[in-house]
Amino acid sequence: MITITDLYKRFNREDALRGVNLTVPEGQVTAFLGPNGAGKTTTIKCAMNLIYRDGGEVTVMGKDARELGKEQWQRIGYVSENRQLPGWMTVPKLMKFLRPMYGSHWDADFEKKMTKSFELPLKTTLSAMSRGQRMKAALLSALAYRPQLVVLDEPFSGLDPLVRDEFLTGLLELTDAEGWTVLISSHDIEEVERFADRVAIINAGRIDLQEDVETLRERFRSVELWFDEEPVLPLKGTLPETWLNPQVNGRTVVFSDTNYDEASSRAMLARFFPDSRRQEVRRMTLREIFVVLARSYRAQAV
Ligand SMILES: Nc1ncnc2c1ncn2[C@@H]1O[C@H](COP(=O)(O)OP(=O)(O)OP(=O)(O)O)[C@@H](O)[C@H]1O
Repeated sequence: MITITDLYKRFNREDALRGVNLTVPEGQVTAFLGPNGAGKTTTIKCAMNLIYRDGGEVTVMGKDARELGKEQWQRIGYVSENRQLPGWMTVPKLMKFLRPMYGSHWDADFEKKMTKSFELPLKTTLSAMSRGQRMKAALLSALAYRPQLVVLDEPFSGLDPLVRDEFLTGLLELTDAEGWTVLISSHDIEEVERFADRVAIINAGRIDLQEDVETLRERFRSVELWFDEEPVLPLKGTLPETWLNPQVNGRTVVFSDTNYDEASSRAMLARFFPDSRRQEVRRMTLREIFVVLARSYRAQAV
């Protein structure tokens, strides 16, 4: 539903995006993750045609992002933390204002249901609402017309844990029922992990990986090895490149295997650490995988 090829974006002669290649497949939820300043918002803004791009191709719903028109916008729900809402309006006024723009796409029942479950005040103007309430109003205004493509840039900021949970559960039900395509950038990885089919990780303006969450979790393992005496790590560069952040902690060695395969990984452990008396290999959460990758990005940048 979104295809981005070799996307470049420069701000003040600094490259923010340096050849982004990203695919958001139809009917799937893609989590867009990356450290602060990696380029998530910039990529999304290029896809939503909110800023000019300096190079590359961006196709959204089969159209060049620069040519998105009313027909596409009626089917795209975009929410970002900084999206401006008319502060003088109340939620019912905002809904009344937006409804005609979406014609038959607008789902009044759905709008009512969401307004109720978000517990949005009906008489307060948007400018007098809390950040979380404004975020909920923004979500409401982007989802009430049941868009086919939902693009959420940090949608959870300002939402309390209960509302996040309700919002996610609602989104989950909807994506299951409607087959929506969702691109969601967030630092709340535990939340996103609950419903993401795919994950794309961006670092320093380039996509580092994009794959199914399950495939990613299948190939990452946290490895801990115990020794009778404090071990010495083999020289840098001699361990497999797929073992990230190897460290000695007292009498243990810990690292993350990014390409785990039961038989070959066990054989490599025996080869590099023949003295280890105990080995623990466990699956990692998406959050743990992200932290390990982010740490290695930081180490590479030094
Ligand atoms: N309007 C702008 N002017 C100058 N530089 C910008 C502008 N917008 C973004 N940048 C720079 O582009 C880079 C990517 O920023 P971007 O906001 O896309 O990152 P992000 O991954 O969304 O980060 P975060 O997780 O912190 O929101 C950063 O170095 C940022 O400073």
